[in-house]
Amino acid sequence: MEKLAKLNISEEDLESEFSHLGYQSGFGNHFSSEAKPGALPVGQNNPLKCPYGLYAEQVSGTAFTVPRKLNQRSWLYRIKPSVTHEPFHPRVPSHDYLISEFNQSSSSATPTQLRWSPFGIPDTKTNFIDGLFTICGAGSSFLRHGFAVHMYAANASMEGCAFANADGDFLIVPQQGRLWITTELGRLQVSPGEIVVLQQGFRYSIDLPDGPSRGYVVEVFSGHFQLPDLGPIGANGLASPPDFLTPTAWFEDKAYPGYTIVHKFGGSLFTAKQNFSPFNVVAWHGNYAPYKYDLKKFCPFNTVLFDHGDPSINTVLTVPSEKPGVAVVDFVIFPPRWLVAEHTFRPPYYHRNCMSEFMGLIYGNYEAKADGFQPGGASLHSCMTPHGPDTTTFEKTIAEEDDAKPAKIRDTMAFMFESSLIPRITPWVLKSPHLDNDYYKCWTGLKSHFHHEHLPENGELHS
Ligand SMILES: O=C(O)Cc1cc(O)ccc1O
Ligand SMILES: [Fe+2]
Repeated sequence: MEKLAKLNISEEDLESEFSHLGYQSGFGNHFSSEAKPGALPVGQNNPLKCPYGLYAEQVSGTAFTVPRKLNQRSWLYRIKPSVTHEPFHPRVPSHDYLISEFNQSSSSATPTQLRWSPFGIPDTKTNFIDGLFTICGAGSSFLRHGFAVHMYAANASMEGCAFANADGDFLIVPQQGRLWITTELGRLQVSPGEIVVLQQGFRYSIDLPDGPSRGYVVEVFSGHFQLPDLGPIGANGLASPPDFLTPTAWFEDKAYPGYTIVHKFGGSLFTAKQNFSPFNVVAWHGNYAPYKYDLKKFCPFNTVLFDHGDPSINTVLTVPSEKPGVAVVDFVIFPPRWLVAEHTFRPPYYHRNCMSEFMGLIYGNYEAKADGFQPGGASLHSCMTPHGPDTTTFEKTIAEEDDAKPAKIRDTMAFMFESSLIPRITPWVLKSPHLDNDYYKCWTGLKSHFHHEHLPENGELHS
């Protein structure tokens, strides 16, 4: 509120502004946006003098020379360039719960099935940056390969500071509380049920209008998110490009003594002071820009006759590796949908996967876990670690009729960050009181249903 008073903005005005923001629609488009007419130079990026006396600045999200179809960069026209700041210094206090290099000294590996109950939201004033903590990950931001899974639990807006991440892109999945995000390229409101991608390098400040807030973050060091290929599905389905929303230019021309840029670099935080708001971009154009997406807009495809399909059918976004079809990270959801398969055990099958699966739950219940997996909680099933439906889910499912009627999974949104890299886990989440030490017991009750006579079971009745 102190901050709002300083800005001369009432809470109602801000609520109304963030709820009625205009966006540009599309995925990977070449966008352009002007907060003042004619602020974009015509016919060139870098004129001797830019319109309105602005500075031109390019933000490159890919190497200059990557193939054109992968090239991502934007041109920003701003009141002062982002270099106008004092030197970077290691941040005091340092942040001890963030990791961007996963090795034997920072983290450990275990094949054990892991599950956490929802992490508590602190009582003391904690903003998005301070509320972030790493859960697991693989690789190294220095080597530009790998990923990290973080969560945040916070209750306060970032005041007088902006965050920038040199290590990778953040895909944020809010679970509780909206995010009001002011970025250099404009503003976004992101509510639970939506996701936002804030790419490497951009500066942004996050306000928490609802107070106590929690969510999940996957950070990718290796590249940027893409829409998955649709293969035999055809040209339409899953996440549709027009549903991705990118902000329009918004700026404030404001002296701001002591404004702090908090820069994450190699997993450590550095700060640099400047005397003006970094949100001074009057116009921009390019295809490197933050975006949000409402998961309810996802158009799921699914089994219409028999057997449970692999979860890859629900991939929203993917960061491919160099191996064809193998992702550094897939972002997969388990949205509401009809289950109609006949002669089929409809929940997820029991399995072991060469990919590693981190899961979270935004709201509702997850179809494979009748008990224990709560909104705001998390689970990790690493490479080849067996897992699947808990005992309650299994028993309930096989008690159903063979030709179970169509049933709808409603009011739920679970998701998975799935990686071909094997995550190492941070010491604080292994020691956390939220770690469910009894997780394995959800399966130990599975009993043998084996019988020695050959009865015509429904697996043989399929027609
Ligand atoms: O383990 C999980 O719950 C995720 C998952 C869901 C599914 O429907 C099939 C495979 C899978 O790994
Ligand atoms: Fe799984």
